[in-house]
Amino acid sequence: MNPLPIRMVVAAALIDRDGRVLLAERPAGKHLAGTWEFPGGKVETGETPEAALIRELREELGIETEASCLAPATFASHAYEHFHLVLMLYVCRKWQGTPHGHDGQRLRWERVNDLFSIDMPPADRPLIGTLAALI
Ligand SMILES: Nc1nc2c([nH]c(=O)n2[C@@H]2O[C@H](COP(=O)(O)OP(=O)(O)OP(=O)(O)O)[C@@H](O)[C@H]2O)c(=O)[nH]1
Repeated sequence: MNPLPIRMVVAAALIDRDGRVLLAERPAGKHLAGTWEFPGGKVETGETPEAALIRELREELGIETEASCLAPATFASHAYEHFHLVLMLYVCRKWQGTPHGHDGQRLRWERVNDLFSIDMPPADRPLIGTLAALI
């Protein structure tokens, strides 16, 4: 039996009109602080992944989207020291509003091929190749 608690997380690769992807910096004091992640967060009990992602994008970035704009892209299954992460990554090209880091986190738009050289969480690295092939 796997001894680690499972953490279900949803995240979005938001793609702008120039084909760039939005990354958010993980805040100081948090797990993997300073790395650049796809915006998202934990799925709460009883919540669908899509509802969780819509909620997280609203809370974190102040943007609105809907389930029909979230295309499942790929996922990661990664053992961190204290939990096992299942990270579901969606591609989203359509939303309302301009993303702002609502908790003060820095944001950056990057070309997908440049993600390989950015300090992202270890679980994310295997996702980049698949994402690059999709967009
Ligand atoms: N949103 C997001 N989280 C990721 C990515 N990659 C990755 O390993 N994670 C991990 O997935 C977890 C996301 O949970 P979270 O954002 O809700 O939780 P948190 O650590 O910020 O803190 P919290 O427990 O205070 O809410 C974190 O442990 C984070 O390190 C990613 O690309 N996006």
